[in-house]
Amino acid sequence: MELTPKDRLAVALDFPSAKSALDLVDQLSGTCQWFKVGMELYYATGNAFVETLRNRGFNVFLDLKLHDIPNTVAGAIRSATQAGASLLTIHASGGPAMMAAATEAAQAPDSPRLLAVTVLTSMDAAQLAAIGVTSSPADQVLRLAKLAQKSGINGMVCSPEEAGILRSELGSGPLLVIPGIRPAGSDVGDQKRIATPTIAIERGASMLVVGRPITRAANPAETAESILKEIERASGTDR
Ligand SMILES: O=c1ccn([C@@H]2O[C@H](COP(=O)(O)O)[C@@H](O)[C@H]2O)c(=O)[nH]1
Repeated sequence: MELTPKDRLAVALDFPSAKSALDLVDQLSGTCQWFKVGMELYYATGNAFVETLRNRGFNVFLDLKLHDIPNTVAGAIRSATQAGASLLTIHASGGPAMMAAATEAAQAPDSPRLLAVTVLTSMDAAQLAAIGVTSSPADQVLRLAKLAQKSGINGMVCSPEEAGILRSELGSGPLLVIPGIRPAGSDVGDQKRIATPTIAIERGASMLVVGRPITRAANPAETAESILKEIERASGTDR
């Protein structure tokens, strides 16, 4: 399916309240189509905020990064389905049995598509080593992404650094959703494995997730427009 540039950008609404998030949504209305609701906003507002976005005509990416035993994750997916999100994240490091249970729980026609988070973009080799993972971030991402694909999950979250290898190893099927996006000159913050929108798209990203570079910009709509233009230009050269 051909994705439009607007379908390839999800703005991360990392805000503590519905009011602060909606202030930003209002500024981006007409420019952006996808919003990501993460833990900070979801724990404050629950399914009601997802429904508010849906009622305004936006697509919602619910980034809850579920990570628990198979039975609990399956139940959480069934509860989250009622919110009406289009995408929902689980952690691939929950293992194959958990991912298989998640796939099974997301079979209803109104279920969100599941994305497996591989290695958080805030982690580098040193952070991985500290938790006992001696593989490079790229090797660990590839291992988890292959496990996710075998478990029936056809979307993965990885950094722009691994987008190319996942695209060539997993083929054109999986949705590759990429945070760690930093337009040239923007503040890196706590992210470790980053790249510009152009590089991420050229490496095979399906969708980019951008938070602070837009939400903390002096003019969020202008910054989002400029990222969308970058996506459009780079899409001519992506795989
Ligand atoms: O590996 C991951 C998985 C998820 N995220 C989320 O993406 C956004 C990125 O926000 P920025 O402000 O652009 O850094 C944020 O909501 C994270 O929870 C990620 O960064 N890395």
